[in-house]
Amino acid sequence: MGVEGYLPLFETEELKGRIAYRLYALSVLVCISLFLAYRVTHFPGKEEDGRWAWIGMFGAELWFSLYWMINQSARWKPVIRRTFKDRLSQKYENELPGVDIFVCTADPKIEPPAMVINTVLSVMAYDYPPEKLSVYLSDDGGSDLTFYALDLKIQGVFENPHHIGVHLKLYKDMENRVEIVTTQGEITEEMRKAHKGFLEWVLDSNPRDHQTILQILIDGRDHNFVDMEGKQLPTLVYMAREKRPNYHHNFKAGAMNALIRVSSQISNGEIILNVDCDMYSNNSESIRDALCFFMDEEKGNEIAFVQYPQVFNNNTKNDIYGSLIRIGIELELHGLDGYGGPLYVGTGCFHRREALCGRKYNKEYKRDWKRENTKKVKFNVKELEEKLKGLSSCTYEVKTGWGKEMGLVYGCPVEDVVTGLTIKCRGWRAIYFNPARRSFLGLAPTTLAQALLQHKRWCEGHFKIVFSKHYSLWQGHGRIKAGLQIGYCIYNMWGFNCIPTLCYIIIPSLCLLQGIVLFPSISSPWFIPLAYLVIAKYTYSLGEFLFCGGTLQGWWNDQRMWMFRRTSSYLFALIDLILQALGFSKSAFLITAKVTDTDVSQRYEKEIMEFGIPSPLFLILATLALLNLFSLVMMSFKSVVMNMKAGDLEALSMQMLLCGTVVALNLPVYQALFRRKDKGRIPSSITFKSVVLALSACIMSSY
Ligand SMILES: O=c1ccn([C@@H]2O[C@H](COP(=O)(O)OP(=O)(O)O[C@H]3O[C@H](CO)[C@@H](O)[C@H](O)[C@H]3O)[C@@H](O)[C@H]2O)c(=O)[nH]1
Ligand SMILES: [Mn+2]
Repeated sequence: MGVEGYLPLFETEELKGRIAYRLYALSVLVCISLFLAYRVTHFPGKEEDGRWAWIGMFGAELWFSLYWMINQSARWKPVIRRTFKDRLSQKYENELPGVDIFVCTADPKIEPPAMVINTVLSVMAYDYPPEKLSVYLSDDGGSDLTFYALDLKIQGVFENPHHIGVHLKLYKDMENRVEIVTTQGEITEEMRKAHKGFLEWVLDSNPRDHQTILQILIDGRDHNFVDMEGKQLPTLVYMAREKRPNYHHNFKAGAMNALIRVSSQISNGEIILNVDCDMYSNNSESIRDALCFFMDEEKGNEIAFVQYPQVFNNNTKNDIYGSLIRIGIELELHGLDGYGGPLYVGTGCFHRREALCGRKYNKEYKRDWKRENTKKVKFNVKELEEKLKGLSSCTYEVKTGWGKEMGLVYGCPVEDVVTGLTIKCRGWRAIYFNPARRSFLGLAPTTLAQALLQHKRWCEGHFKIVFSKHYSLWQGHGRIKAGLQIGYCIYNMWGFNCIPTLCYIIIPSLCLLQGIVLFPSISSPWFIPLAYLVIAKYTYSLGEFLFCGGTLQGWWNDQRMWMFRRTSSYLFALIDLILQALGFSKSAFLITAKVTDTDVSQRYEKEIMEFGIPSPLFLILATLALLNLFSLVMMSFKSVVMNMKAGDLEALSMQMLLCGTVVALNLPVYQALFRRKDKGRIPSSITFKSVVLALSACIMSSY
C-alpha cells in the first residue's frame, strides 16, 4: 500500500493500438529479411556489370534496416500523461515551491529585444504566487538595448496593472520606443542618465569582452514592488555574465550554469524552468501542471525534469520546412517517456534544481515540500548584486565540476541532449507532458538555409555524442533501460543516414542510364516483399503523420525535408566534423535568426521555398535534383528511340519509380532553378554549376 490518503496528482495511459502496430512491424521485418535475402542471392559476379552499384545499395539497405529497427523503440510503448491540478491546489496550495525561470538571449540583432521582453513578461504572468516566482534574463549579447527594453517594459508594468499577460501589441507606444532605439543601435545620453543600470556599460565594453552586469530590477522580497492594483510582482533579474576573449564561454550551457549559481543566492527556487528567448509562455497553468509530477507523493520523487514539446507560432499550414518534427513531438517523445523519459530539448523544460546540480537519485531520496525554503537573504539589493557578480565571472568555474558533474554539460552543440541523458544516468527519470493547449510557442526558421543550418548544428552535435562518452549505448549502459538507450540512438544516429541516402539517390539514377538492374522485376516472386515494404511503409508513415495532426501536403513536405537534410545538412555536418578532427575548423553555435525581411516572410506565408543565397547546401540539392531529372528524361528518350523491349523496361521499373519519386519531391527545386523570378529563387551561379555537374555525371556514366 502507498502513502495513506494518497491521491495521485497525475495519471499515465499507454497509447492504444499497440498490438496491431507490433503485428505490422513484424510483417515489415519479415519482408525486410526477404528483400535482403534477394540482394545476397542475386549479387552480380566479379565479371558482371554493376557489382559496385549493388554493394552500395546493399550497404545502404543494411543501414536503413538497422535504423528502422532502432526507430521501433519509440513506437513500442508510448505513454500519455494527464495531471490533476485541482488536487495539487487542495493539498499543497500553501507549500508550493519556489520556481526560478531562466530566459536566455544572445544577440540583439537576430533576437530582437521586443521579442525577448515579451517572453520575459509572458513568464512573469504565470498563475502562481508572485513571491515564489523569480525570472532571470541571461543576455549573452551583453546588450544595453535589451536592458533598455526590459527596464522600459517594467516601468510600464508599474504604471499599468493590466500590462502583464496582455499581448505586446497593445503597447505599441512602448514597442515603438524600443524599436527606434533598436534600429538606432545605441542608447542616448539622456536614456543613460535615466537609469542607474546603464552605468554598468562602460565605454569600451563589447559582447565578447566585458565585466559581469547584474541588476535586480524587481526584488520580490521588497513589498514595495507592487503594480497599480497592489499585486506583488515576481523577482526579476538581468544578468550578462563576464566575457573575456581568453575564456571559452560555452554558449548557452555556460549562461545557464551562471544563472543556476546566481539564482541560488537570490531566490534558490527548487524548480527551474528554462526557455529560449523566443519561446513565450502560452499557458498560464504550465507551472502547476509540472508540479503535479514533481509533487506526486509516490511517483514524484524520482522525477528530474518535465519536458514540454517545442512547437512554434509561425508554422504555416503545411509546414514547408518540416520544422515541427511532428512525429517526434506527437509520438516519439511519448515513446521515450515510456522507457524513462524524453530528451531534454533545451527549452520549455522544468528541472528539479538538485538533479540539475548533479545530485544522484536513490530510493531513500524523498523531498519534503512542507520544509521551508532555507534561503533567507539578509543583504539589500545593491550589496547582493556586488556580492554575486563573482559567481558569473569567467574564472569561477576553473577547476570545478561545473559543466561536467554539475549543471549543463559543456562541449557539445546539443548540450541539452547530453545533459538530459547524464541526469537520467544518475538514476532519475523524466516526464514528457504534451497537453492539448500549447504551453510554449517559439519561432521556427523561415528560410530553407536557416532550417538546414539548424539541422546541421544538431546533427554535428549528435555526431559528437556518438564519438564521445555521452553516447547512450556507452553512458547509458546498465544505468537506463535498453529501450531508452536505443531511443536516443534515433537522434544520435541521424547523421549516419547521410551516405546511405546519397547512395539511394545517386546510384539508381546512374544505373538507369547504363541499364544496370538493381531491383527485382515485377514478374519475379522477389518483387512481392519489396512491393509490400514500399506500400506498407509509406501508407503507415502517412497514417502516422495524419494521426499526429498533419496534412497530406505537410507529409509530402516532410518527406522532402528529410531528404534535403540527409543529403545536405548531414553531409556538411560530417565534413565539418572531419575538418574539426583534423584541426582545420572550430565548433560554433550559429544562433537561429528570429527576424525576417518582409518579402521573405511573405513568401514564407505562401509556403514558397526560400533559397536566395548561393549556399553550398543548395548546390548539392540542385545537383541531385537535376541528376535524377536528367536520368529519367534520357531514359525515357532512349526507350522510345531504341525501341526497348517491354521486359527490359519492366526490369528497370522500380528504378524508374524511385527516380520519379525523387523528381516529384524536387519540384520546388526545379521551379527555383528555372522558373521563378523573385529574390528567393536559386542564384544563377548555383544553377550553372549544378547543371554542369549533373550533366557531366550523366554523360560520363552513359558511356
Ligand atoms: O552563446 C549562446 C548561444 C545561444 N544562446 C541562446 O540559446 C537559445 C537557443 O538558440 P537558438 O539559436 O534559438 O537555437 P535553436 O536552433 O532553436 O536550438 C534548439 O537546439 C539547441 C541546441 O542546439 C537548444 O539549446 C535550444 O534550446 C533548442 O531550441 C537562444 O535563446 C539563444 O539566445 C545563448 O544564450 N548563448
Ligand atoms: Mn530557437
